Amino acid sequence: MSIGFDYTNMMASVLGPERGISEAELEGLRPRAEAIHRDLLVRREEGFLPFYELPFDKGPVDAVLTLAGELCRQFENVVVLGIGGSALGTLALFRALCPLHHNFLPRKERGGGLRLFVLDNVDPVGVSETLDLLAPAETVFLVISKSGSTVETMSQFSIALDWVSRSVGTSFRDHFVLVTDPVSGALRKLAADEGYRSCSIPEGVGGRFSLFTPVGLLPLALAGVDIRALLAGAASMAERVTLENFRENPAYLNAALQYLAYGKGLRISVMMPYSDRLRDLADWFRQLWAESLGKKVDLQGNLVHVGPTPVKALGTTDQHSQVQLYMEGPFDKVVTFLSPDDYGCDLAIPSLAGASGLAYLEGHTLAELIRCEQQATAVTLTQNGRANCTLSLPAVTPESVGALIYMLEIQTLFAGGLFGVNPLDQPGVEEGKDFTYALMGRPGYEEKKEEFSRAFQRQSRYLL
Ligand SMILES: O=P(O)(O)OC[C@H]1O[C@H](O)[C@H](O)[C@@H](O)[C@@H]1O
Repeated sequence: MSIGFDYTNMMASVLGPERGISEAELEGLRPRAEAIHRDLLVRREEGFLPFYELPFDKGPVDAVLTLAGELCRQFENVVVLGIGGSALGTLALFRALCPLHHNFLPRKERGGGLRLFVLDNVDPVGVSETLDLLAPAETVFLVISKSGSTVETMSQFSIALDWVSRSVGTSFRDHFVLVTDPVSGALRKLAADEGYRSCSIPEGVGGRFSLFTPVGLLPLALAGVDIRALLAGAASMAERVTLENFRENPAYLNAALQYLAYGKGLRISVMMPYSDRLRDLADWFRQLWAESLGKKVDLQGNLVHVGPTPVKALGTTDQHSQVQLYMEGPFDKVVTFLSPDDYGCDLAIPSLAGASGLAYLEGHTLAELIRCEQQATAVTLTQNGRANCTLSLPAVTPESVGALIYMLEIQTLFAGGLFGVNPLDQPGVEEGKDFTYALMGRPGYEEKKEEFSRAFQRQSRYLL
């Protein structure tokens, strides 16, 4: 599966030396790039980076498809209860690979797939409105949590359990599948003790790298997505993203460019799909880039406070919103366009009778228009000295998005090496959870609650 990568508009030959990247700067990274590559190889061989192997592991896929077949025979709706890495990949690929009106189509036209809903927040309005749409007897919930203890997911689970039990009685367990760590955590214990159906997230695969495990594969298979094709796409990328020469490896090269751009003050990394189907991929990538690279300390324990800030934009929509800032605001961004060569369908623009000055549109199509707008934005950004690059997919298919996701995962891992941080942890997120536990009365957090009260009293409040 070929993904195109055009990074000309990031180079010094186009942007000038201040914000553009020179050949010499790229070449200067070669020794570090080779060291990071060797380190990744060793860690992969030692089994510490199991997500590399996911596209090739047929066993879990067969198990997911068998379970999906069973559930499809029993239910009409599937609801994912999960957050962060347990939800964003599913949301992104559901949007990319199923039509917008999927949930409104008759079953046959969904390829036999279920209606899919993802609850990734604890806003009572969102949760109750979603449940109001569904009949408990026809609904299966996938409770997805690597840790098995995430407060949002566990709260949703309790509510869904109660909602289902009140309607179907003692058979309520059949309406839940727990997707969690193979050995540890509250969900795994519950699956063992109470006999819930369950799937395992392989050890060593963190949430934001888990799309190719049952975390993403099960809900997507239930919605009718061809998950074998998705994994085949990822596998087709594997050879290129493991090449030692970082100039020939698109994942390493993009990480290197982003890293060098960051060093020149371009600290905001905008992902801008020119495609409605790819729009939520930028949400998935935002978590991957932010949690993996945003760190207080480096691998040696030095205080560094490092990490590019990922931003989501959508073409053409954000040309009429954020692009003004990108063109004229601070020189602190790299824009990465995602662009399909083939949109899969097209609409001709007919003549608009009576409208003067619009005749030029007649005979063109929307695919032409969106493509022209992406190219026009790229060229204008470049003329304004703004770094940008384009990742292009032949079309939005399971194979192409599988390949893109795998590439971006390896890119993130390699970028962790360049920034000198651990891309697989998220200590800052854990820290922030403690006050929530304290406020919700979790035993052992009493001191944290007092600390919270003191800090809260210091905040000033304005009544408007
Ligand atoms: O899958 P879970 O263990 O429930 O975690 C869900 C999410 O929450 C955590 O706070 C982490 O920051 C994320 O990396 C993770 O994806």
